[in-house]
Amino acid sequence: MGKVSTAKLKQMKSDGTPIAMITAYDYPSAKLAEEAGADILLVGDSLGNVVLGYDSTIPVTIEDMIYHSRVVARAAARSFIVTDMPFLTYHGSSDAVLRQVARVMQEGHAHSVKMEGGREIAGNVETVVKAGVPVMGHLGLTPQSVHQIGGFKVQGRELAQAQQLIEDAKALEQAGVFAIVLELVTEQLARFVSEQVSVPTIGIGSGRYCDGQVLVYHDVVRYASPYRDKKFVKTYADLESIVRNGISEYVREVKERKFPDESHVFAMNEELVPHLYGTSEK
Ligand SMILES: Nc1nc(=O)c2c([nH]1)NC[C@@H]1CN(c3ccc(C(=O)N[C@@H](CCC(=O)O)C(=O)O)cc3)CN21
Ligand SMILES: CC(C)C(=O)C(=O)O
Ligand SMILES: [Mg+2]
Repeated sequence: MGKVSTAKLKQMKSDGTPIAMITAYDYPSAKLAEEAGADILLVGDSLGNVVLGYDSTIPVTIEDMIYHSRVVARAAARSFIVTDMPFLTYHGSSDAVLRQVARVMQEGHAHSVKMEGGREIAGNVETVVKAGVPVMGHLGLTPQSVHQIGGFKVQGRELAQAQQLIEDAKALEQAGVFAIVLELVTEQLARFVSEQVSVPTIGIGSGRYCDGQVLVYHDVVRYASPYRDKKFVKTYADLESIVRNGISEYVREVKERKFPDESHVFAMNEELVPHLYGTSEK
């Protein structure tokens, strides 16, 4: 399989080939996701929730994103890496935004960046795209605005809100995004937007008719995930019970002196052992 590019993703939309995206935050998760055939690895700021233990994505810093992005990039040979721009790093002047994007690309080794929002950030999106950096948009539930939205709620149930989202999607398309994440949007609206824009839509909790899907790694494999039982998540493996059982067994065997056994140990020549005791007695 060849390397994934923005051109290939656009081709996948026109061919009707679904795009599979999953988050990755470290080397083993990125390696396994790529080997499993994921097209896009998202270094999401959801890492704040799932690997850093915060209760939102707001405390996540650009340093956090660079650190995790760089680790994921080391594992990726084929997949396309999208790294989230964290809270309030893409709303200032063009110069300020370009400086932050440059860090994520140069120090974080990302292939592209993702930004939450519509019309209000379209100017900055255009600046970044014109500078040669692919930008992925993100509409619907935008977790960095959780305190303005008032919770992790489904978006686009009422007509007015739906129409706003359609305009935002068009504004992002105009600004040059290569794809748009639709998070927690009603299925009918996500379908309409997917038909109305030329760039691929990647849904999370947004139904069956998006051009691709994204889920959080820890939700997919049930590994200490805070949103594991939400309606939009499907769990494909239960790593938590595997890890818990494995570690309990290890702890028990240590306490019972069953581990290590003779198969795990290294020996010196038995003839030398008395000398060992001899020297310690002197
Ligand atoms: N592990 C993880 N998975 C995610 O999908 C995820 C994160 N973290 N962190 C950032 C955001 C937060 N996300 C969320 C969080 C909660 C709901 C949620 O509780 N939704 C309600 C909607 C109820 C309604 O409005 O009708 C639900 O009950 O599903 C949805 C998306 C998605 N993102
Ligand atoms: C849930 C996806 C779209 C995301 O933005 C993240 O993982 O941070
Ligand atoms: Mg995010």
